[in-house]
Amino acid sequence: MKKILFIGAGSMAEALIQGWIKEKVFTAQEIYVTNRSDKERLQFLHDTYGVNCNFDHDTYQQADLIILAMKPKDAISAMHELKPKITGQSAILSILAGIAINTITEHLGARPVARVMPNTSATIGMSASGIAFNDKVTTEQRSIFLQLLEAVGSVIEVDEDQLHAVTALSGSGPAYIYYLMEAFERVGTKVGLSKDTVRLLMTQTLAGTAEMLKQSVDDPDVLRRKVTSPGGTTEAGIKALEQYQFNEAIEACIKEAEARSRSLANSK
Ligand SMILES: NC(=O)C1=CN([C@@H]2O[C@H](COP(=O)(O)OP(=O)(O)OC[C@H]3O[C@@H](n4cnc5c(N)ncnc54)[C@H](OP(=O)(O)O)[C@@H]3O)[C@@H](O)[C@H]2O)C=CC1
Ligand SMILES: O=C(O)[C@@H]1CCC=N1
Repeated sequence: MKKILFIGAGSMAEALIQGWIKEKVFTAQEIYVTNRSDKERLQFLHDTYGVNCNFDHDTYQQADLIILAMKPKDAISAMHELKPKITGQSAILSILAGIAINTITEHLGARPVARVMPNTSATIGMSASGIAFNDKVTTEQRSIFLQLLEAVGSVIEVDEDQLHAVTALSGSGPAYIYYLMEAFERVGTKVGLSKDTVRLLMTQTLAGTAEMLKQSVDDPDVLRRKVTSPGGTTEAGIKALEQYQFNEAIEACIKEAEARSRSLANSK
């Protein structure tokens, strides 16, 4: 039996726990979860998924895989607390935004580390994750790490530095889409539809559009032109987006998020 230890019990830990249990990657009995102080949260995770939230120090030493899942600002103190508890050669999977692999090995010693940027859609097996490894990761461990992320969606290996861009795009990406949906719902009701109707229409539109992009050989601009009849409704809508500087807004959004990822290592 494996021992998978989560340090941090927040939204992203829950998304992975849910995804891995659902996909039968690990059983609940193989998963151990701890946090800083929120006992109710641990009780909730135990009651909901059956994972272990009460365990002794041996678990730290026996863990096959330790997952760093606290906020970046808490990472240094969490690793400081963790270091004396782990003596074995446990591998590390870090989902911390912005924190370099070198920072992790500085604090936890030289050991295999996979730095991953998943997203919350791991909950339903639909994460888009980026991953980078240090040179302590063996070929066998590398394929195990990839399998873990494939079990909860798709995964692509990138240079470690590119993880900042991955974070800005697909790590934060679900929030941008939820924000867009909030706007569709708000405006949809202003033009006469119920919120439920807007939700139904636009979730299917998002899913259909994503599937078209996956299946088609055409670039998005070609597909967009097929929707845009001259003098029609789409043209009118896109003109308004351009007028309100849609492209500039998206560029600022991704660049700001990428820059924030780079500065998170120093965040308080
Ligand atoms: N949310 C997302 O969409 C994504 C998040 N990430 C990354 O995942 C990480 C976690 O994010 P998220 O789940 O949203 O964060 P949350 O704030 O939801 O959870 C953070 C968890 O860390 C725990 N924690 C804090 N300090 C310590 C400590 N010293 N020892 C043990 N546990 C500690 C907290 O415990 P307590 O509540 O008791 O303080 C809490 O359980 C972040 O680094 C983030 O960058 C990556 C991809 C997507
Ligand atoms: O907002 C954050 O910092 C984290 C990283 C990607 C998604 N959530």
